[in-house]
Amino acid sequence: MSDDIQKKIEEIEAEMARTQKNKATNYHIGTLKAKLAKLRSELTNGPGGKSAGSKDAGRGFDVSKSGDTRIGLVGFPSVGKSTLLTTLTGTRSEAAAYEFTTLTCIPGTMKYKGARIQVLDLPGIIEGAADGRGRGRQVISTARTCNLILVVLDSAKPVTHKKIIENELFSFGIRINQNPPDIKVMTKNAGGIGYQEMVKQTQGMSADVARVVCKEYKISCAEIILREDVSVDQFIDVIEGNRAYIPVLYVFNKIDAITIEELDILDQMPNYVPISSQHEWNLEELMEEIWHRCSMLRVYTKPKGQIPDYDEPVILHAENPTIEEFCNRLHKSIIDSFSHAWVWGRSAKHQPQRCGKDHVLADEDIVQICKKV
Ligand SMILES: Nc1nc2c(ncn2[C@@H]2O[C@H](COP(=O)(O)OP(=O)(O)OP(=O)(O)O)[C@@H](O)[C@H]2O)c(=O)[nH]1
Ligand SMILES: [K+]
Ligand SMILES: [Mg+2]
Repeated sequence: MSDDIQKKIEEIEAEMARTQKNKATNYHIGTLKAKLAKLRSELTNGPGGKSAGSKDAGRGFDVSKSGDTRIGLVGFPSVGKSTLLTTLTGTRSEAAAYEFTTLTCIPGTMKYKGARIQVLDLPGIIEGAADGRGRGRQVISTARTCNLILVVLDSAKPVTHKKIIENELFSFGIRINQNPPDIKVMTKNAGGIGYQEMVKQTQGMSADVARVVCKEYKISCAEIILREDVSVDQFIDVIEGNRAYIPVLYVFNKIDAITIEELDILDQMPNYVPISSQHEWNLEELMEEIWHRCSMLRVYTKPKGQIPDYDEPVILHAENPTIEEFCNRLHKSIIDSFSHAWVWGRSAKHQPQRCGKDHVLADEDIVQICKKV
């Protein structure tokens, strides 16, 4: 079954390669891309998006979330993921020179800047993981639940390994280091396909392409609004609707095993950190980069008449760092008796500023909550 799909995918890819890209063929390419996306999701999820084949297809390891954020270690076998877990968190995960030492998901917790970061060690994956090889599906399904993925690579191995891992994540609907595209698609009961561009489209999108993609997905009535310049692939991602947009950091491990010249070449890469887990080289930079990409804020509480508690910050996520969220983190009932807050720090216009519950906080702000009397 999956061989059939794989063959169809290859046929379409070959046809796309043959088709010259210009205004006249955009429409045709749109159809091909939609067909391709549908086949890919069939390959990973089974027909109709349901899990097919093995029992755990599409399901991750059963490890409950804990701490302020979750990061996952993904990579080929024996690149040093378990060694890294042990170094970062102190939780021992078996490490050895043979491949597939780790067979399940091992969670650990790393404390940094007052935040508790859950780190997941995962089994190694190989090419073809997303369509069912080894424990690949379980690994990548678990990676989908992470706020940050560390793609761990062996510095002494070919850089092509990076691309292979990226492809596996991509096939499973993970979009790395991308924001969700600003596209609205509202399906309706009648009226055909409405299409609006708020921004000029320069990457192949047009009303015709939107219609042909919708047709492929059997959407006959919808209102489509493009609020930024997007690619046809990004549009298809929104139509498919199950994409996970996750930041990735490339961790090149075992730099003790390469030369300075080789290290210089790796150094050109964006989003990359060179380390040696074994020798504990450059771990401080790695933690700083992790912190930076997890987009977390530290907010200190200040009880009235006392100095702030700098040891136990409240950790907020950058998507919603409001005073209300801060209160909820302390205790669910606080917001009911909330009157106002005094805020010191970068978000305050003057020190302190009197703020309501919707005020947006900044990293290292200090907050004093005042209750209704
Ligand atoms: N030279 C060197 N060897 C390392 C480093 N980190 C790990 N290793 C070695 O690489 C081998 C594999 O390490 P593991 O931590 O088991 O690798 P893994 O990625 O967890 O492997 P699987 O669980 O099999 O996927 C072991 O022999 C480690 O001692 C490093 O920084 N430098
Ligand atoms: K190993
Ligand atoms: Mg391991």
